[in-house]
Amino acid sequence: MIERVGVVGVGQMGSGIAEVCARSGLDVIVADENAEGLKRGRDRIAVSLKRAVKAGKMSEADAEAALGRIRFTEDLQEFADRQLAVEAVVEVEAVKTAVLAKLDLILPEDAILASNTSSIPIMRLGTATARPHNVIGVHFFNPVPVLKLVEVIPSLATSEDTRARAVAFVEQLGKQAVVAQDRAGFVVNSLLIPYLLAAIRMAEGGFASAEDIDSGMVLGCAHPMGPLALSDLIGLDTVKLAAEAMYEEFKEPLYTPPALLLRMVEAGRLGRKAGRGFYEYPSL
Ligand SMILES: NC(=O)c1ccc[n+]([C@@H]2O[C@H](COP(=O)([O-])OP(=O)(O)OC[C@H]3O[C@@H](n4cnc5c(N)ncnc54)[C@H](O)[C@@H]3O)[C@@H](O)[C@H]2O)c1
Repeated sequence: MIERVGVVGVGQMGSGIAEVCARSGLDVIVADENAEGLKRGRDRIAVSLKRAVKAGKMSEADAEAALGRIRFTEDLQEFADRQLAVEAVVEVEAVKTAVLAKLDLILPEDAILASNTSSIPIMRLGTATARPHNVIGVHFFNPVPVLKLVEVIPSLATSEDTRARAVAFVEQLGKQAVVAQDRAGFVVNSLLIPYLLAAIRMAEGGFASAEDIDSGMVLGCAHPMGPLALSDLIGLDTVKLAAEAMYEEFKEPLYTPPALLLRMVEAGRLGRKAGRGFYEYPSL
């Protein structure tokens, strides 16, 4: 049973992962690059917990207790007693391997090093450490407090024990695990990313407006949101990086990021988190 968890990177995903861990009663330490990142993450968690209280999903006292179970730090040395750490830093292989290599030196020998990567092969992340048998993909979905699925991705080197402990951890959080092979994109993004890119190409070519493309999938296929709104929610930089990682793996044209996506990322129109993507989010 996991009781002490560390989360590195408290952006959209890391804050959600920290929140669900704390809501499940775990002791959580969260690290980010700097004080500013930590403050943003703490605010994001506080807002999300407030939303849960408002929606009647938890009491105010439980929300306060959950926030009280999370400690924020810039010093990874504080992870020395963690049984499991999840990295949720930017989708850049060199950044992730650097973080995992550091965690490897700090966490107890049998601790699990998990990655929330959307698309980078776990084997490559595992070889950045001296414990590839304890490295595994634990891929949450956005928004983490809402979506039930977690993909668990063992690499060729991951031990059966690590895989079983990772699945048990996911279940401890009240989520459902799907085990996927270690291929860029795993199950969900292998299907989702080409779909999002196709919608972006459609908007780029003037085939239909963003609103009409999204309405098509919401009203015609009962999706909770359309592909462009979903790209904004995920973050266009993350969509681009995931597509590039999948293109690198398979060399299939359907994974190439369209020029419009590249230009929007260059312009900083990253979606919801930046206040602007395919749509505008003035209140953020
Ligand atoms: N956004 C999604 O919908 C989604 C879904 C599933 C998985 N993911 C994956 O989760 C990871 C994080 O994505 P996100 O959307 O939360 O990104 P984000 O940009 O919101 O957050 C990244 C965080 O990592 C921090 N960071 C960067 N370098 C760091 C370092 N060296 N040490 C500590 N912290 C560092 C940043 O300050 C930031 O707070 C990526 O691997 C992404 O592919 C994203």
